[in-house]
Amino acid sequence: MKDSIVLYSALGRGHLVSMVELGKLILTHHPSLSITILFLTPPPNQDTPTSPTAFTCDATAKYIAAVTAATPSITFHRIPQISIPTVLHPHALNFELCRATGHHLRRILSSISQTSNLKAVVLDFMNYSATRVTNALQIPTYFYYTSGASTLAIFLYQTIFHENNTKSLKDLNMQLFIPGLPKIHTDDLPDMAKDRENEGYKVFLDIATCMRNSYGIIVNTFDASERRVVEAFNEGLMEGPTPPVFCIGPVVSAPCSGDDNGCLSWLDSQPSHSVVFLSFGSMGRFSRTQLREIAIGLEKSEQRFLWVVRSEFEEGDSVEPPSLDELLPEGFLERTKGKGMVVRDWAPQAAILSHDSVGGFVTHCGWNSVLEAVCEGVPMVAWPLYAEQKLNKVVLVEEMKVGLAVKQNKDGLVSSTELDDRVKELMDSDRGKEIRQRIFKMKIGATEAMTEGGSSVVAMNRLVEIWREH
Ligand SMILES: O=c1ccn([C@@H]2O[C@H](COP(=O)(O)OP(=O)(O)O[C@H]3O[C@H](CO)[C@@H](O)[C@H](O)[C@H]3O)[C@@H](O)[C@H]2O)c(=O)[nH]1
Repeated sequence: MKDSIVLYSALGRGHLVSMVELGKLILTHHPSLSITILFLTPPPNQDTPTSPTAFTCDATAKYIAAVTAATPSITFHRIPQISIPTVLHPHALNFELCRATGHHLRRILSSISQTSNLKAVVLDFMNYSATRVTNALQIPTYFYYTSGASTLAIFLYQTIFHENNTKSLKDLNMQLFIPGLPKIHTDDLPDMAKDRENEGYKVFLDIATCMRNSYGIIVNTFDASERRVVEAFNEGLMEGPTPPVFCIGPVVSAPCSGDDNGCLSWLDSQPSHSVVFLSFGSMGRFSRTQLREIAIGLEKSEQRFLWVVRSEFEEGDSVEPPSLDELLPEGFLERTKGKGMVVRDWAPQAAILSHDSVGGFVTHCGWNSVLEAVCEGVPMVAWPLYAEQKLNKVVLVEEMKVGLAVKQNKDGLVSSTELDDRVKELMDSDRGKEIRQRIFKMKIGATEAMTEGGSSVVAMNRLVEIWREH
């Protein structure tokens, strides 16, 4: 019988893509393993305007068909759809779905165990409750953490902060000290982690505990990008039970071809390294006030730009989203025609970052965006929005030193002057040049990590060796 590994993805395209990329990477180095990817199906009654269930299922089915055609050694297995009586926030929905389908998971894993040597299950951290099943079946369980090693350390330290304090961290207004990291201010923690009253706090703590008690954590990063914290993990300097950490990245999906709104041909007409690209992940949206500040700042900076605009839904909006003319200052599109390009909602980011004309990236600090920029040697302006992004900003700016931070006011607004200053500093100053040189070196480090003998390949081989011995 073949040795097999099960990867269990959370709900949502981004999570599924991450697991697929991990599966492909494992198979590249160890083609004799058999990989099964399990994924959750959204319940029928949870439609939202941005992700109707039918659309999500359809798009997922197409994606799976494409992966299966290209990589037949990856098998997909859908956890059957169930109904959830109330409409839940996407994260809560994932937790509930995973919990409520434990019996299906048990049946599927038992069946896989009958036809192969099931060596390990790798969980997306959102699927932490699956440990109840995997532990009961005594299957070695690992986690795949799709952000960096620094935020992983902070995540795990959640259990220590909880034990050492009786108050919420948000009320303590203090610096936190974690081996291998710059000082982290409590303000920079995600709300779920710093507020004991937050609904997600307990879940966050449970996830940290499950990860600590797992057989190992696979991290999408590479040693040279977060050297100090990776060493702290490897040298056992972290407080509390800490499983081995395997840094196997950077795992980024290849730029895909297809409709690009004309971005790439526009970039072809721009000088080398001259364009600032602004994009804020799969969910980043801005108010009209913020969009106007960005527009004014870009115009003042006199830099070339390519900007992915996504607006917040505001009271009084009709179902049709407002036009760019409604969202941006009067005459902006006309005045910046030669120098700038604005696209709505989505652009092929990976292809854009790899284009020679792009010289800077204003990012929300989502970890995939950070890694894509590192792999292409594009320096960043860090503008975090939510989740663990404020922490990524600290890591990017103070530890990796490959980005500049924008200052946000108390409401999170970034003024036009601030954006103008940071963009100019990045594109046209000695500090910007230093950052560019540093990220260029890091790009080389990323390539080395992923080639034979490189740190990430060594980590992957070590992991597979452990799996085979289980
Ligand atoms: O117009 C766009 C916008 C995004 N992307 C792609 O979408 C992905 C976005 O990923 P990421 O930068 O990680 O942002 P999020 O989608 O916001 O990611 C979530 O997951 C990340 C990894 O765990 C976390 O670091 C983030 O905080 C969390 O919001 C990247 O591959 C981008 O190339 C595009 O191709 N075009």
